Amino acid sequence: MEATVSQSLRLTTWTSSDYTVPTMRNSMRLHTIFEKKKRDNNNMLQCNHLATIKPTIGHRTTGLKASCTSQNSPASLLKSETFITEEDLLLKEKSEEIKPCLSGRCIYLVGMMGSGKTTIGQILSEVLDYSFFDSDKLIEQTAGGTPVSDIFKLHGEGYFRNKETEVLHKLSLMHQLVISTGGGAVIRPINWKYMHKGISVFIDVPLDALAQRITAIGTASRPLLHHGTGDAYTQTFRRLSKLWEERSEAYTNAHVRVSLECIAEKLGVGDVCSVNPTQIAIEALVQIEDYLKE
Ligand SMILES: Nc1ncnc2c1ncn2[C@@H]1O[C@H](COP(=O)(O)OP(=O)(O)OP(=O)(O)O)[C@@H](O)[C@H]1O
Ligand SMILES: O=C(O)C1=C[C@@H](O)[C@@H](O)[C@H](O)C1
Repeated sequence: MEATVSQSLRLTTWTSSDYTVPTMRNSMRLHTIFEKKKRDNNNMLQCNHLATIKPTIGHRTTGLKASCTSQNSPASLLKSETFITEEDLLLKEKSEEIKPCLSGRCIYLVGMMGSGKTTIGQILSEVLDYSFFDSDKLIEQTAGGTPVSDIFKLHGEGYFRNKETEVLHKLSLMHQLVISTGGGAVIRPINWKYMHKGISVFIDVPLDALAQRITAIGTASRPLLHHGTGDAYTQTFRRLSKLWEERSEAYTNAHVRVSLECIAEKLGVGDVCSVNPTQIAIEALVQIEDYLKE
């Protein structure tokens, strides 16, 4: 059966509305697309010319719409339709450039609660072909599936911090991992000894953006933010501010800082909420590359 590939270019600019449009929800991730291409020999999706596109942060985003159909199949059997944006390509390109320089070293993402460590970590692990771990989830596993908030309630924060250190120790003996650490992992110097076996990346998000995100999700799984009555945003903002006062210096131990304010400035968007996870992952790779060159 002969296969037909139709491709069309879609142009967008980076605006605040773009966060909801192109890469995260409506597209398969690039890795998945390439894996699918490898598997499906009939659908010879030729993207060679894409190698010539050199996207840069701050420029217009070009997306490639790729539809793979079979000539003998009705339109309803359209096999796939997806958008590969310039950001996806840049992300892939950067990850391929950096991977050999990492020599298998792990990447530790640190940052306040809700800063996007899990979201960015999953993207980075995918493009680097690393495994992804969330240290909070590992602690829950070692506690027989008890949620972090219950571990705090049952055993107290000190017990949780000991488990966190144990988990980070174990992870530090491994390679090719992206690790999303707990927001408070930075407060113990011993944890830095373990995290510095790899490359540590601080995702720096302004507190008001964090408070907005966390208020939207709720604080049920975040014991240090549990609060009673009153306006949830204000309460969350206050608690985050207090934690930030205690921890801001500890975050500067990270090898690399990825600031959403700086990315927003580079992109020429006024608001950090317009910066999407792919753009943050690209910036993380750029900063890691700079660090490795030092
Ligand atoms: N760039 C972004 N813009 C808007 N929302 C985002 C962005 N990145 C992540 N989010 C959202 O913010 C919330 C928190 O993200 P995520 O779970 O990745 O953070 P985290 O740092 O791992 O949090 P925690 O340490 O509390 O587990 C999620 O709802 C996620 O979808
Ligand atoms: O910021 C913190 O101290 C925490 C963040 C979460 O990831 C969990 O590790 C736990 O809720 C504590």
